[in-house]
Amino acid sequence: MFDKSTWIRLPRNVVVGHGVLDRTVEAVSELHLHGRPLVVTSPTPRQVAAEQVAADFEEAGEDPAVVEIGEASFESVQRVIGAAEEIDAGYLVGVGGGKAIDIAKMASHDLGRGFVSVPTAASHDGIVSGRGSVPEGDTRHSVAAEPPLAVIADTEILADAPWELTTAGCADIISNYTATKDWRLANRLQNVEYHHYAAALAEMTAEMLVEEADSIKQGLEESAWAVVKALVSSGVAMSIADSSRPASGAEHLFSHQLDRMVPDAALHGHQVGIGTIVAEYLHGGNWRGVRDALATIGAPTTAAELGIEEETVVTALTSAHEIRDRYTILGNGMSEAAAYEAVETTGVI
Ligand SMILES: NC(=O)C1=CN([C@@H]2O[C@H](COP(=O)(O)OP(=O)(O)OC[C@H]3O[C@@H](n4cnc5c(N)ncnc54)[C@H](OP(=O)(O)O)[C@@H]3O)[C@@H](O)[C@H]2O)C=CC1
Ligand SMILES: O=C(CO)COP(=O)(O)O
Ligand SMILES: [Zn+2]
Repeated sequence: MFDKSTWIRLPRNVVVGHGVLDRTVEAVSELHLHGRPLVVTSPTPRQVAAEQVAADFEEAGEDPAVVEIGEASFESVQRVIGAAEEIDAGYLVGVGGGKAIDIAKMASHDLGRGFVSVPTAASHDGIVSGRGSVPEGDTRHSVAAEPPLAVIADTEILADAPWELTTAGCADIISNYTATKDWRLANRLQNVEYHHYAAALAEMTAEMLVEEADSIKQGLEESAWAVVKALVSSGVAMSIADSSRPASGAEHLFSHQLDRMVPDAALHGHQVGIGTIVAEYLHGGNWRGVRDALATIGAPTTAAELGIEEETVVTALTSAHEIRDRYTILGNGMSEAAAYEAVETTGVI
C-alpha cells in the first residue's frame, strides 16, 4: 500500500511592495479571521510600523492590543501567550525582525490561533517559515511554529532600515548553498529524510541572489524587493520540507554557538555568512565564490568585520556540532588545529 503523505502549509496572501503596510487590515480581512488582533513587536519595529498597524486596526474597529518583547526566548513566548489569553486574541500579528516574528509564530502555534507576518527588515528567512528558532541553555531549538496566513512586506520600510540588516538577509540566503549540501550529506550518511523540491528551491534562491549580487545596492528599493522575495522563497522551502534543513546547516550551528558565547555581538545573517565560507571550504566547494558574493553585497567576510575575536570564532567552530542533533559537515566536531587551518586558509582570520 502507498502510505506516504505530505501536508504543506503556505501563506495565502503575500503582499510585497511600496507602502503596502497600509493594506495590512485589508490583507487580514480577506482571511476571515475573527476576534481581536494582538500585535507582537520589539522596540524599534514598534516605532517603525507596529504602532501604525495597531492604529489602522483600531480605525477599522478591531480593538487591537500591542505586546512588546525584548529577546528571543521561551519566556518571551510565554509572555505573549499570556497577553493573548488576557484579551482573548483571535490572531497574532508579528511586526519586526526575526526575533518578534519568531516569538509571534511560536505563540500562535501554542494558542492554535492564526499568524500574520509583517517584516520590518529583510534580515532573515523566517518571514514565511513554519519554524521558530530559540536558544535554551546550551542548545538551540528549531521548533514547530505557525506559518503565516499572510505576509505584508512593505519595501519602503525595508529599504529605509539600516543597510546591514539587508546584507544580513542576503547572507542568510547564501547559506542555503551549504545547508543543502549538509542535508544531502546527512541523507547519505544518516538516512535523514531529504526533499528534492525543497532543496532545489533553496539552492535556486541562493543562486539567483548571487547572480543579482552586483545590483543589490544600498538605497535602492528594488534591492529590498529582490532580497525579500528571495527570503520568502527560502521560507517556502522550509515550509515544504517542514524543517529548517533547506536553509540551516553547519553555518547556522556556528552562528547559534556564537549567539551563546557572545550574545548580540553581530547579526544572525552576518554570522551565518562567515559560517558559510568555512562550511563551503570544508565541503571542498567554491568558498572563494561564496566569499566574493558576500563581499560584493557588503556583508562581513572576516572575524574582524563581524567584531568577534578570532579565538571565539575558532572555539565556536570546534563546539558548534554540540548545539543540536543535526548531522553536518562538522561531523563529530573539528579539532582546534583544523579550525585554525580553515579560518586562516579562507581569510576569515
Ligand atoms: N524561524 C526561522 O525560520 C528563522 C529564524 N531566524 C531568527 O531570527 C533572528 C534574526 O533576525 P534579525 O532580524 O537579524 O534579528 P532581530 O529581530 O533581533 O532584529 C535585528 C535588529 O534590527 C532592528 N530592527 C528591525 N527592524 C528595523 C527597522 N526597520 N529599522 C531599524 N532597526 C530595525 C531590531 O530592533 P529591536 O532590537 O528593537 O528588535 C534589532 O535590533 C534570530 O533569532 C534567528 O534565529 C532567522 C532565520 C530563520
Ligand atoms: O535561521 C534559520 C534559517 O535561515 C533557521 O533556524 P534554525 O537553524 O534554528 O533552524
Ligand atoms: Zn538563518
